[in-house]
Amino acid sequence: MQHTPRSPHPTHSADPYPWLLRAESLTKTFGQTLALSDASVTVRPGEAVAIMGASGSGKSTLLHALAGVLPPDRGTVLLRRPDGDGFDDLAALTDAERSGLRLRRFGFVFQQGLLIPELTAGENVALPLLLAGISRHEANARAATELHRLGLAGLDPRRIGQLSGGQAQRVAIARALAVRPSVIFADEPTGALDSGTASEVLDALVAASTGPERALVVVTHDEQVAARCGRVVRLRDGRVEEAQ
Ligand SMILES: Nc1ncnc2c1ncn2[C@@H]1O[C@H](COP(=O)(O)OP(=O)(O)OP(=O)(O)O)[C@@H](O)[C@H]1O
Repeated sequence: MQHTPRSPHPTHSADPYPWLLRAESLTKTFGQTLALSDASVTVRPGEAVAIMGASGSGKSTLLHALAGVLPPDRGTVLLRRPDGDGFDDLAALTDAERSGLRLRRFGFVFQQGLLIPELTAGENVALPLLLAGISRHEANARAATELHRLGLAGLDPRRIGQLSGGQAQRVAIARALAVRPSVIFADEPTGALDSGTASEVLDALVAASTGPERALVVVTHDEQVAARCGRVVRLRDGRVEEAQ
């Protein structure tokens, strides 16, 4: 899965700053709807980036394109390799390679945690690790570590229905982090929580998702969420209106 990028890439060598994820000139249409229009975003290691904009402005489409879930009609998405040696062009990968890359390099947190209610908190966090081929013993140990990091020490054996909304969303964050991803993508991650709980969960998400080799990209309508992020990308009718 080590691909030689289409070379020479025009902006890769020109940018003096390190970056982790870069989308260039993304365009996506659904029938007559132009969901993304020439949208470019750069995500650097250690930063939290909020994507904001009115309903229908293209936020989810941008998130899905950045995450390699939705292929754009035009434009490229580049992800720097973990060793810092070059990058992967998501469009140049096969579907299987892209799925593998998503499993290893990306974590996802949604408004509703999409946890499996029949499983315990620990089993939910361990699941993506098992899917990635990690042994059950190691997966359980890493799940316990992540739950501890998210302030849920000892709650591994609880089923999801035995947790509060905020605790369940922390389990979803722990699950996203368990694979030690490079980028966490979050779509309205605190939208279903009351404001006090939302604030605590958001602090935990930002703290755990940003680091020297990691970044957070969060779609939100909530200015308070955006205020906790280092940078805001505002979309209007599929265009990046303002990138601070
Ligand atoms: N699968 C699809 N089929 C058809 N149109 C779509 C599809 N997905 C998105 N769109 C359209 O593309 C535009 C952008 O949608 P998108 O979901 O990215 O916006 P959004 O900013 O995330 O909106 P919201 O805040 O309401 O979730 C909208 O006009 C939407 O109706």
